[in-house]
Amino acid sequence: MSLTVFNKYLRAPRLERAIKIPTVAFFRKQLNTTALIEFGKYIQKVFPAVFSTEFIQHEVVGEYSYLFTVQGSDPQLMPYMLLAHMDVVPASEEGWKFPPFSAEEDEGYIYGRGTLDNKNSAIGILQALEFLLRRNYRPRRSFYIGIGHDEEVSGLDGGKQIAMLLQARGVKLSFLLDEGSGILDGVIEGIKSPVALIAITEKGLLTLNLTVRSDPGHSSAPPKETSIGILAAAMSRLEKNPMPRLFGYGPELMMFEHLASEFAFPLNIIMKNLWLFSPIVSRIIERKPAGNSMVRTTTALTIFNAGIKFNVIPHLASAAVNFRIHPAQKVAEVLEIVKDTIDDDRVEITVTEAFDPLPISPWDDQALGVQIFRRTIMDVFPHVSSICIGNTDSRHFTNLTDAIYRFNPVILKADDVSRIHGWNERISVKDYEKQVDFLFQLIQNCDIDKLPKPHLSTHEL
Ligand SMILES: CCCCCCCC/C=C\CCCCCCCC(=O)NCC(=O)O
Ligand SMILES: [Zn+2]
Ligand SMILES: [Zn+2]
Repeated sequence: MSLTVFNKYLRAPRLERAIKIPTVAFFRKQLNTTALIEFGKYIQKVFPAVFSTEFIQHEVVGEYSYLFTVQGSDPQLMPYMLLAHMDVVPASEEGWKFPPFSAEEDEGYIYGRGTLDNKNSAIGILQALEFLLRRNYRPRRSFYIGIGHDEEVSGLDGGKQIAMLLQARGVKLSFLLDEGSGILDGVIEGIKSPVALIAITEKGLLTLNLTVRSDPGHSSAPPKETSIGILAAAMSRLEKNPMPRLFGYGPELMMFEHLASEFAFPLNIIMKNLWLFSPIVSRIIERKPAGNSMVRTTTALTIFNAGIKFNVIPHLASAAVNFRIHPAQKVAEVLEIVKDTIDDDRVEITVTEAFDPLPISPWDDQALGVQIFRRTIMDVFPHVSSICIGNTDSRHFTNLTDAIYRFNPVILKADDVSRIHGWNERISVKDYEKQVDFLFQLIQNCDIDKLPKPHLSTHEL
């Protein structure tokens, strides 16, 4: 039964009010804690059944994150986990059609920071559960819900603490579902119909701090090179020399091969024979930012600091570069390439944060998570395994399960990917309701004794 058919009370207003709470995270210890506390109070108020049902335990972890343990009636069934986060990246009003914390509704879309990343999941999960509880649903299979408060600043105090707590309790999960991918509509050149990408891995990360020191002095008698000039040149070299193309060496190979039949002739033939054509295909895909992120380790210059006054030559210039590492590469290799590219000893390089690409989750008919998705998502959309191009809290849970999936059933059109962390982030009311519906179905599907064998069609790639 579809939730949206009969239920009015579980619509988008609960998300809209959550968007208005500015739970912004700047750096690890720079969070809007007042907003985080307000968010906690808000969910308690609007999801009373979740917080008062006797078979659900709720705990606050790391001061602001939430862990819910939903005790199923059958302890023999291995539990699963749904993960989301309440924090958002900063947003200034400039560039937005509506203020980023206004949750303004326009032409069927709710605008605001967090509508896609990731209050749609945090509120959506609780909304689906609240509704099930109000219908006196008691799950058979136990599950956990984690709502982190610092995912945007690495999740060490929220998501990771939840994972460590569960690990200390000896919990093992049959699968975990987090944010990180969606239904792409018109994003992949050559495919006209929407395609659901379920990310079975996520890219690694390397953030470097680059520093150049030089003698300070009067701007009227400048040296030939300043700290700013030296650093800017190094940054520019990194931007002008992208990391090598690795298309075809990671799980994106399987993704495109499986998608082959969705392309029109002659692209379908080309995609079926990537062993031969991947060099040319990767050159086409890399032309757009989202495609480029599938082809290689990406290089993003994100912070630049130098100078305090127009007539003083600064002593120090510093900058940050953020790499997202393709599954076929490792941190050490990226670091070597960076050093070779900069090739200037005056640029001091320090590692701020680094981890390798995440393990690849099972993608076969035996895996419970895969069976559940196939049943829950869509006979309507083709779905394939993919790579999460960003990072998620789920990476802290690798000791609890090898089956980590990243997916929201939200349609992303060509200009939507850049709204995430950018201007005019938005979700359609219809998509939000679809997401709640998806979670409502998923929780119930996890309780089915024997899931029917998936029927073979191009929709089950
Ligand atoms: C050939 C085209 C393939 C395009 C694939 C693009 C898929 C885009 C789908 C979803 C958007 C990416 C969401 C990533 C979620 C990241 C969550 C986040 O912000 N975490 C923090 C961080 O990464 O810094
Ligand atoms: Zn996120
Ligand atoms: Zn984010």
